[in-house]
Amino acid sequence: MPEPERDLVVGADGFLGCNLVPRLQAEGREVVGIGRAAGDLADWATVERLFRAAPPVARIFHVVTRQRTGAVQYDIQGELLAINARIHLNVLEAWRLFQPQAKLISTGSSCTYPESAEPLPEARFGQGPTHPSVVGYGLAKQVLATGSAAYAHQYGLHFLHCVLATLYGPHDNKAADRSHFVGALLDRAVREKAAGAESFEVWGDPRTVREVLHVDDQIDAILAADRVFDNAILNCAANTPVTVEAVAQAALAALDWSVPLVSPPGSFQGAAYKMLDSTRFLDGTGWRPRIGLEAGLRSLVAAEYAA
Ligand SMILES: C[C@H]1O[C@H](OP(=O)(O)OP(=O)(O)OC[C@H]2O[C@@H](n3cnc4c(=O)[nH]c(N)nc43)[C@H](O)[C@@H]2O)[C@@H](O)[C@@H](O)C1=O
Repeated sequence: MPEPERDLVVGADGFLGCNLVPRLQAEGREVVGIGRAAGDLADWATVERLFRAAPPVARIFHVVTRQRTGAVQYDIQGELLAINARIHLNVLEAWRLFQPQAKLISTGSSCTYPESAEPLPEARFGQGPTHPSVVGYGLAKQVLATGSAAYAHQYGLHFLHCVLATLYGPHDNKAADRSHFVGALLDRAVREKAAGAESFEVWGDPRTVREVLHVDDQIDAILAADRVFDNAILNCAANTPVTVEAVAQAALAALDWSVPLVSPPGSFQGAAYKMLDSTRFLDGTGWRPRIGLEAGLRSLVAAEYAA
């Protein structure tokens, strides 16, 4: 049977999905989208109904996640585990029952790895305790990643679990507790600049290290990984660490706003160092990011904050 030129995107109206759907369509793919209006994906009857109704697809992009950023994360780890694990298990079961020909491409997070002062290769996946701010969220992502491998092994399916950088770009949620930290920080800077602030607060330790990618680069990376890798849990970032201070400076530069950075004591602090070792992916695909941080933030400001 010829492979359908059609993909299913679960989470089509989320941050990643909003950017992924037009990208797939631009490549000539037909896209079937499941978004928030389709119902509660933590409910099996809903997921069963949606997958039963979908036509056969070549790939399922599962990009749904329930997440918070900032201090609230510490308080709701049970909730984040319960909701996310149910969603992921439902998608796995619906995949094998209704779309077994499809490759399940899901997205993961560096939060799934143990805390480490070194970049984390895939061999460290699930090998130790996660940071306290992401215990439940990270465990649910492990259910998805290791669960995909278990389903693929038992039922002869194909999957790829892509572990991503921290993303920024258009359509990110702007609420301070729901955006990724780059979008949250930029949004705060926009409002504080408009209010005439004379300094800008960077929460936590400014030397905190992350890897950040523009969502368009990250989508390119996922699609490049799909062309080369099968049945793998794969780090899909760029081996480019950046400090939170440097992100804040790039945000101020993108706003043409020159004020000193200050670090309020006691503000939210996540893991001190979070870096993936994406060497396997980079060597295997030759992929490299195209969008520099300041340029990416400038284009985001133009897209979402132009007067
Ligand atoms: C993709 C990934 O995204 C998230 O993980 P993360 O990116 O590592 O982000 P974080 O919440 O650990 O924040 C990074 C650092 O940034 C500092 N920081 C400065 N200024 C602001 C600020 O304005 N807002 C926030 N939220 N943080 C700030 C803050 O002190 C912290 O140390 C999770 O949702 C995680 O579960 C996940 O999957």
